[in-house]
Amino acid sequence: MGLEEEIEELREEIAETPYNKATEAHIGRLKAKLAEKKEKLENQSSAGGGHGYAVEKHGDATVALVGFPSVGKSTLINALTNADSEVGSYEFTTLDVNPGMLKYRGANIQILDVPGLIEGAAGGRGGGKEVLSVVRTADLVVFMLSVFEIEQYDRLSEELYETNIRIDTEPPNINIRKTHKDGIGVTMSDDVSLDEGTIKQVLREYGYVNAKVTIPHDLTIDELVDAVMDNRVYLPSMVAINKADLIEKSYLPTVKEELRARDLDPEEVIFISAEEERGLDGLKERLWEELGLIRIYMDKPGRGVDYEEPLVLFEGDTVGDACEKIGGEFDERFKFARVSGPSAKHDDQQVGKGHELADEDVLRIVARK
Ligand SMILES: Nc1nc2c(ncn2[C@@H]2O[C@H](COP(=O)(O)OP(=O)(O)OP(=O)(O)O)[C@@H](O)[C@H]2O)c(=O)[nH]1
Repeated sequence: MGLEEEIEELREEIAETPYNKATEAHIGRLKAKLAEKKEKLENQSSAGGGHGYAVEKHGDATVALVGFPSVGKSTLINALTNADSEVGSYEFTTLDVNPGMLKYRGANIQILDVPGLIEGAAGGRGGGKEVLSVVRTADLVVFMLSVFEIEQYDRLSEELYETNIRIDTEPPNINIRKTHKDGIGVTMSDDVSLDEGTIKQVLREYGYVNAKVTIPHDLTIDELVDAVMDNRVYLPSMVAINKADLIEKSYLPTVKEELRARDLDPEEVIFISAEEERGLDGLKERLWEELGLIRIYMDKPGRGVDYEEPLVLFEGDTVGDACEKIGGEFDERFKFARVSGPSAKHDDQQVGKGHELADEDVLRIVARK
């Protein structure tokens, strides 16, 4: 029996087994097996002549645009990136990725049109790795839907899930430490609903014989398998609904209904018309927010504060991260920094590398001579 048939059989068995306490450990073992076989298949199919999308990270942040063919991805990328932005030179190993650089508030935001989703990429036919390698570089996933086909969201999120991408969720916080004896020991908080037997079963399936496992919060079997596999990518997402120019106002409630049915908040999604270039300011603003970008104006010795080309970082980044991004000598010769603006207690506050920066801070780095 080939791997694909084995995967199919496991899927069927999981679907046919009713879930209850008596079957939980068995299902856990099946799911662990399935995840393992899927990974094997992916490795197999990308080993022979796989033309991985070696997407290089350019710019300050990267957005993966996922959507069905013809929802308007290319139109949007062109609309976002033509007028006031430069398109950099890219070294993609394939022409299938359609990259664009959006310039917004001094930041360079790379937008990648993710190919291959929806062509069964995740179904183990060899494209999964490539999709994953594109999305892995991203800081945010934007689902692009057509206003008449909100149900496309289901397929898209399913495909991302199948390619080991987890959307809008935190990685399970479990700790596994291999030991030399005493089998598998599980320490878990009271709210964990999985049986200890299930947890052990999943771990054994992955070859653990002796280990200490700590589980500090409740989780599902799938989340447990994710944690053990340790190759999942966790990303935030947002939804853009295109072709809004095509609907009458009276159709809007239907769209909202469709969104709510998928647990999507109609107030949170962005309606746009890529073709007519409408709603794009709102979209850019939301990209900025969802990415959590901040602008740092560098005060350069002898040249004053540069408000034109800010250093763009992520929320939570520190002076140390700023040094690292600027690179080179600053990092090594760092003495202290002076910060003015939202994160500072007072103007020119003296801070170290651990100081957390905020949007529109002015930063001067004092380096050793
Ligand atoms: N009415 C309307 N048509 C649009 C809009 N955006 C895109 N289109 C049209 O939809 C068609 C598909 O647009 P593309 O940008 O090529 O779509 P795509 O998602 O890049 O498609 P693939 O390259 O097949 O993945 C084109 O005919 C566009 O002119 C929009 O906002 N409103």
